[in-house]
Amino acid sequence: MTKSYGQVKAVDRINLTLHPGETVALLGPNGAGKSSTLDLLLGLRRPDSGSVEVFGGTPARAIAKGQVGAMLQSGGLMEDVKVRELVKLACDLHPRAYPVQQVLENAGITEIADRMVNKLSGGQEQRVRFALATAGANDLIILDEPTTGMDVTVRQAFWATMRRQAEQGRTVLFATHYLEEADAIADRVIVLHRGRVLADGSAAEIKAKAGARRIVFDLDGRIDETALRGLPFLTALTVSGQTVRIQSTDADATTHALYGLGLYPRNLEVSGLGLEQAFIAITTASDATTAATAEETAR
Ligand SMILES: Nc1ncnc2c1ncn2[C@@H]1O[C@H](COP(=O)(O)OP(=O)(O)OP(=O)(O)O)[C@@H](O)[C@H]1O
Repeated sequence: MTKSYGQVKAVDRINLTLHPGETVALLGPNGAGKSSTLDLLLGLRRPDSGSVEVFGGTPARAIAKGQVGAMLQSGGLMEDVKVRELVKLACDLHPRAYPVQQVLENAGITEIADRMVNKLSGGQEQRVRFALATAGANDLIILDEPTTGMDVTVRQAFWATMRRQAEQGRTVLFATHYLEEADAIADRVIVLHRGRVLADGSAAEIKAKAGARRIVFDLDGRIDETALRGLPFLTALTVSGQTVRIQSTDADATTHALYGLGLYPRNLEVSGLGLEQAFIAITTASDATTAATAEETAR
C-alpha cells in the first residue's frame, strides 16, 4: 500500500502480513511512516493505492467486532470524567469486554481510578490509553509509541502485560524509536525509513543484515591511523587513546590483515553489532543508495 501527503510519500509500497501471536516492532526514525502505516491498518486513513485487510475484512469491520484494540499517540482523552468512568465506557462499548476492575489492574491504574482524567501526568495518561486499548479481548493490539512518558518501572510492567497478551495468542504491533524495546520485546522487527521497509526479520537477523562486525583492540605505542584505514573490509574506524574500534564486513580478513601489518593487537574482541548500530548501518546504506540513484538520474 502507498500513502502520500502532497509531495511526501509517507508510506511507499509497503507490503506486510502479520501472523497470530506475533509481537512486531515497527522501528524507524521520526517521519519514517510508522504512524501513517498504523493509521492505514486501523482504517483511519485510506491508502492511495493498495488495500488493507484485517481478519478477512475491512479495518472498520474488525474494530466493530472487537478484534482490534489501539493505543495511538494523538487524540485527546475525554477530560471531565474520572478514570474509572472512562474505562467503564470503553468496556461498555467493547463486544468482548473484560471486567472494569481487571482492566484497571492490568494497566496499573487502580490507585488513580477515582482521579479526574484532566489531572493526570503524561505517563498516567499513557496508562489510561493503554487501559482503553485493552478493555476487551482483542486479537490484534496496535500501539503507537506506547511507552512515551512512562518511567522505567511502569514501562517494564507495561511490557510484561503486553507479553502476556501475546502468549495468549494475540498479535501485538507497536511503533517505537527505542531500539532496546524492539530488541527486548519483539519477535519480529520491521525497519521503516522514508516510508519503505528496509528490513523485516528477528532482531538477530536485522543485526546480521547490517553485515558488519565490531572489532575492538588495544595497540601499544604510536597508532598509525592511515595504515589502519587501509585495512580491507573496514567500514568504520575510531581511535581513542590506545584503543581502536573498527567495523568490518569481514572480520576474519580484517583481523588477518592487522597481523599482516606487523601489529600486535591486545585484548582483541570481535562481536556482532547491536541493534542500534545495525539500524544506523541499514538506514545509512539506504540513504547512500538513494543519493547515488538521484545523482545517476540527474546525469
Ligand atoms: N496529515 C499529514 N499531512 C501532511 N504530511 C503528513 C501528515 N501526516 C504525516 N505526514 C508526513 O508523512 C511522513 C511520515 O509521517 P509519520 O507520522 O507516519 O511518521 P512516524 O514514523 O510515525 O514519525 P514519528 O516517529 O515522528 O511519529 C512525515 O514526513 C510527515 O511529515
